[in-house]
Amino acid sequence: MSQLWPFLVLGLASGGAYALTAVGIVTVYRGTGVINLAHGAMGMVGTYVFFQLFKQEKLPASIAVPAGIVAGAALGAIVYAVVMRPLRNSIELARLVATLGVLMVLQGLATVIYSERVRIVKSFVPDGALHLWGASMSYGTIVVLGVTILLAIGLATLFRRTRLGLSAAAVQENPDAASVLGVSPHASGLLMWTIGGALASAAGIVLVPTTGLSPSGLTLLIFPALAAALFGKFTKYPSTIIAGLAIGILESLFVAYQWDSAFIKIIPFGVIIVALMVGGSTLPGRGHAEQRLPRIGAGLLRPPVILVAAVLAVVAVLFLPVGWAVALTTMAIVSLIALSIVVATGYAGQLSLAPFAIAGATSLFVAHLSRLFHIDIALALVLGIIAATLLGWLVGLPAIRVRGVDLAVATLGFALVIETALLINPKTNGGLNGLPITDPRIFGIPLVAARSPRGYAVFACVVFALAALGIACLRRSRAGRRMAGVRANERGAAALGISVPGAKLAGFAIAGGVAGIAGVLLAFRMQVATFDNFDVFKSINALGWTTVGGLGMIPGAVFAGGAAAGGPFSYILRNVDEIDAWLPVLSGIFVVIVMITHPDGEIDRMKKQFGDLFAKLRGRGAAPAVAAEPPVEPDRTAAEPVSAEVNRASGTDRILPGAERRAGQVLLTVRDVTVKYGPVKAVDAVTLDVVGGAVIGVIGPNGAGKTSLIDSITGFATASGSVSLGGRELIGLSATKRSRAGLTRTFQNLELFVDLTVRENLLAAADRRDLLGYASGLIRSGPHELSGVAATAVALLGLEELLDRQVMDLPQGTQRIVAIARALASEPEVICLDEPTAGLSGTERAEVITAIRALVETAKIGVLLVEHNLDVVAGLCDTVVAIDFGRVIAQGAPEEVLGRPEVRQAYLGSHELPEQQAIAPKKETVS
Ligand SMILES: Nc1ncnc2c1ncn2[C@@H]1O[C@H](COP(=O)(O)OP(=O)(O)OP(=O)(O)O)[C@@H](O)[C@H]1O
Repeated sequence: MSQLWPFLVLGLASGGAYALTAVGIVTVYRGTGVINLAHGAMGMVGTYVFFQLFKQEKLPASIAVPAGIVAGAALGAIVYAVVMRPLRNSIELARLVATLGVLMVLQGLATVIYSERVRIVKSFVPDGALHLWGASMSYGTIVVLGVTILLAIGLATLFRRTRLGLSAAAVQENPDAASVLGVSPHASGLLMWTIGGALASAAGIVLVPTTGLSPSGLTLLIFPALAAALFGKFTKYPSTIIAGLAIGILESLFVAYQWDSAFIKIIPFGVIIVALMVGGSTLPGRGHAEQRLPRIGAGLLRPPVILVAAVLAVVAVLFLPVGWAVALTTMAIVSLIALSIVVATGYAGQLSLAPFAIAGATSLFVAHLSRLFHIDIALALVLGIIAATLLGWLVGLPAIRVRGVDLAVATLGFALVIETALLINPKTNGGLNGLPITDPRIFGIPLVAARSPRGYAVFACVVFALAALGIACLRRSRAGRRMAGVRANERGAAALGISVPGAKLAGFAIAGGVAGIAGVLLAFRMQVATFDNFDVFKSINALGWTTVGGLGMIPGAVFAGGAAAGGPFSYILRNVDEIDAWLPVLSGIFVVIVMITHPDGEIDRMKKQFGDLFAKLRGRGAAPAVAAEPPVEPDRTAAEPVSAEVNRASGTDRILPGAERRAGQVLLTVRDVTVKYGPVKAVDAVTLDVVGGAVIGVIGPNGAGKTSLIDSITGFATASGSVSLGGRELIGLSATKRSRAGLTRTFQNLELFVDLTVRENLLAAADRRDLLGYASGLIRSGPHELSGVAATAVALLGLEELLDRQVMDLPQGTQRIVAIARALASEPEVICLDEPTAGLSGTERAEVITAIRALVETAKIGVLLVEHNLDVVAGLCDTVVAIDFGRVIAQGAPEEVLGRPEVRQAYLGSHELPEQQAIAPKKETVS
């Protein structure tokens, strides 16, 4: 132990730095909900100010240190005012990418002014150390630790005790709270970013004596700091500081034991990923706000656009100077990486910061295969794709229980591990010599980029085109719908029988495979493969540029490839004076502007502009932007009477098979079901039966436990007791499995796939759930026709005219009807409807009642209906169960139950129950 002690003390020094940086990251996140990738860069600016005054101007530390901190604070305020304030209500990812833009600008400017040279900065703290049991702790370390702990205490107090801090945290969780609290969200936002900037500078100033000062050095601090912040769930200072210190100490111990440096990265991130997964859940809870992502494309192929792109590529590769062929090769390869981001994040909604790491690992893998077995490029592609798909799947495993930025940081951990353990490890990467690629050939034909750049460019472009076609096909297939459904709403997807973890992992695996193709192309590009070009910042940059292009669209990936260093854009600008120095700054400014003005990306903006232009040329005036279109209440009253629609739908009993089997049978039995949320018993030993061809209504005041009952029956809440469908016990099964067994539901807050069309929502509900679909989707899209049941639901509910409208563009009432149609399209035996008519107009309500009645009578499905509106209950239900405080207080025919005094008492606190009107809930509790 005595030998370890000095290393522990040494670890406290770097751990203190991580902790201090993490405290700044947590403050900005807690106050404004943004993970600031530019935190280290902001600190770097304040540190250069300190450096300039302290070292160059020889001013005393008492002036230089506060000046550096004030500069950082001022920068934080400027970044908030110029960049973050306009983005306050924007997509979370747009705000993250905007901080990347800020990082590019700051780092670029610092490089222009100071160059990449690392400066040695003497500590302003007097030399000397405190001697503790044989180890010495420098005064510098003591200052770092002291400052970190004091700041954390101060900030925790700010958030817990002051009005501004409390309101900042509240507004971050719920922006609408601002108006209620009467606080300006901008004042708290400005304060948090100012504090963040000051903290970043303070961290930089105390750190540079050990790390040295350079434009990019401090930026790298963000990785261990993010791990620490993640451990503290981006809110808790004590656990963040402990994690930061622990990471520093662990690193130091690894040095003490001379363990492989790769494990330095593996252990902290590994522990944090495991902790996150244990604490996470496979489905988000009720009331979870789905993160918004940029617009998702439909994967449609436009032959004229493809033709023009192909002609341009052929001309550039074959007839322009050879530099174009090299630039296009780079573009094709980076576009493949960006395409993998389109799949994982754009389509499946999972933030991944590991695509370059996966490409690098694949590159290394096939380079070794080439060295050992002289394999052909075609075989390398096959084996590389298989390996990368598996690696992508592995990287995606945390996504099963971790979401959003937490997931992004977890994948970043994987990327760092891959980088350290494989890519920059001389034991695996061939050392300084790299790995020789012996005699690269494709189908026997030599293909060496150095000797035949045009040939390699054609090959790379063709490979990209094939991959892009495959991914477009995937988007239009049932697998694509599944992924897009999960991206839009995990709970909604699970209720339709979609495996949420399955769709996420498939997204990661396919994305991994696509990144792997890029890795193979990179390995075979040179006659010697090297692996020092796959660092995490490359992945962060690729995510940024793909978002700028259009995260959910394949042309967005092409855009990212075009903008890559060494791609066509930088090739065009190659002769502009000092462009290399200024390009990162200009790019950063561009990234910020795009995120502020059009977070859905440049491709989406161009599409709209061209759409307007073509419309004008055709003399029809500008086409209205879809997002700007106000929701229009469709004229559904003009539809034929529902009974006529039922007839036209050629008999629901024929289309939804099994009506005879179901008629009059108990389909679902619920026995002694109990749900507890901590000490609260939301459902207390409820017992009921759902019979085929009948509707059972569940009524009760707000907070009585109705939704919790549906949650427990359908697998969205953990319950004890028994729920069995057709004799099969469902307790213990996931919501997805219960849905596949024939039990589905609607939700009070709908949980629709709002950025998909009505048709896609219905198709997603009716699609086959085969695993093979993820592979076959790459070559065969469709089906695009609605199933018989879905068509029946559409006809019954009068949605024919709205099939190709995006759900988010429809009014709330119509969305509620779409939710019912979608649930029916999944062909359930039993359906639980949670307040299906809330917010509907009188006509719509009547229509929904008739449609449900028609379905129950003809298809003989069982319906469990939760409703506040007594007209609906009376009009639909054969039996009614009244519950209060989770317990059944009455059960029987509607008129009998509604007449019971205890039911009236539960609702109104009196025995008066107004006839023929909705029962106003008695309690204040909000579900
Ligand atoms: N996730 C949760 N954690 C803790 N308590 C919860 C949770 N969800 C619901 N509750 C509590 O359980 C009780 C039943 O809530 P539930 O939403 O099921 O009632 P409800 O009858 O559906 O109400 P409403 O008519 O308003 O929808 C309430 O006291 C509610 O506050």
